[in-house]
Amino acid sequence: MPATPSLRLGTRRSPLAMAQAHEARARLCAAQGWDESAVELVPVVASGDKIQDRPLADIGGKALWTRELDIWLREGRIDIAVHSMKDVETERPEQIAIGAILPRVDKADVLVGAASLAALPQGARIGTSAPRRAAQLLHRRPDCHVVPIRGNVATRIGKLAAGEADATFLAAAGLARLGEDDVGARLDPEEWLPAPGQAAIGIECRSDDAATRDLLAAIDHAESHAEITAERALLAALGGSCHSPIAALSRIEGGDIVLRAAIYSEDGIHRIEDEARFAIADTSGPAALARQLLSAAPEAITALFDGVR
Ligand SMILES: NCc1[nH]cc(CCC(=O)O)c1CC(=O)O
Repeated sequence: MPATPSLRLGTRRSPLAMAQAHEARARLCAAQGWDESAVELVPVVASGDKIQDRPLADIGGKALWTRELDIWLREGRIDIAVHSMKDVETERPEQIAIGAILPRVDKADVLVGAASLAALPQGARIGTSAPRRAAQLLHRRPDCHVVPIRGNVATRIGKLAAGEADATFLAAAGLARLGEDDVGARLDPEEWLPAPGQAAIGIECRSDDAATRDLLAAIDHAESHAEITAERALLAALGGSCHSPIAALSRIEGGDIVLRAAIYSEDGIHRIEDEARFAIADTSGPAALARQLLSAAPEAITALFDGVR
C-alpha cells in the first residue's frame, strides 16, 4: 500500500476561513485521488482576529490576516496556507508563492438590511469598516452615515439585529460559502464594483517547495488566476493602502483581460472610473490603467494613493 501522503493546511479559524479551507482540501484531494485525511487542517489565530474593536486600517492593515500563517509556512509548521485573496497584501515575501487560485465565484457585494441602496431610509446608519464600501455608499447616498463595524460574518449580522446599524455590506462569495445564499440584496457588480481579489480563494506554499507547487498547479484555475493577478497589479500600481478606496472588476474575454476600476475620495464625493483591455500576457496593462486613473483624479483622491501618474 502506498504511504498516505500528509500535507498540513494552515487556515484562520473564522467559520468563513474554515469553509474555504475545507473547499481547498476537497479540491486538492479530488485532484490527487487522496482520502481527505491526507490533508490536516491546522487552524492558526491571526492578529486580525484578536483585535476586533478597531478598524483594520488603523491597526496595521491586511498584513494582520497573513502574518501568522506566513511565519508558520516559512518555518515549515504548515505546508500550505489558504487565504481570501481580497485580504492578501500585494507584496508577498519572496519565500512564499501563490500556488493556486480556486475558481472564482460570485464577485458581488450584498446589502443586508434593505432591499436596495435606494430603499435605505434617509440618513440611515450603515455599518462598514471598508473605505471602499464607505466611499461607494456616500457617492450614491451622501445622506447616509457610515458607522464602523467589524467581526466575522455572523457577528456583523448580529450587530445589525442588535441595532448597531441599519444595514451593512457583505461579500456574496463569503455568504455562499457559509451556506447563507439568501441573505440580503445582491448589488450588480457592474454598477457596484467589488474589491480587488474579491471572491477568490488563494493557496500559498513555500517558493522552494517544488512538490507542493506541483500539487497546487493541478488545481489552479488559470482564468481566475489571471483576473486576480491583474487586479492585484492594479492595486500595487495605484500605491493604495487599506485607507485607499479602490474597486475593481475584471473578466476574461477572448484571451484578453477587461479590467475596470474606480477610485474615490474618502467622502465619496469624487470618483474616477475607467476601463482597459489588454492581452493576459501583457503585464504592463494594469499599471497603464492605474496611471490613467490617477492622471484624471483630483487631489482629494490622489492624496490617498502613492502611485505614479
Ligand atoms: N474582509 C473580510 C473578508 N474577506 C473575504 C471576504 C469574503 C469572501 C471573498 O471575498 O472571497 C470577507 C467578508 C466580506 O467582505 O463580507
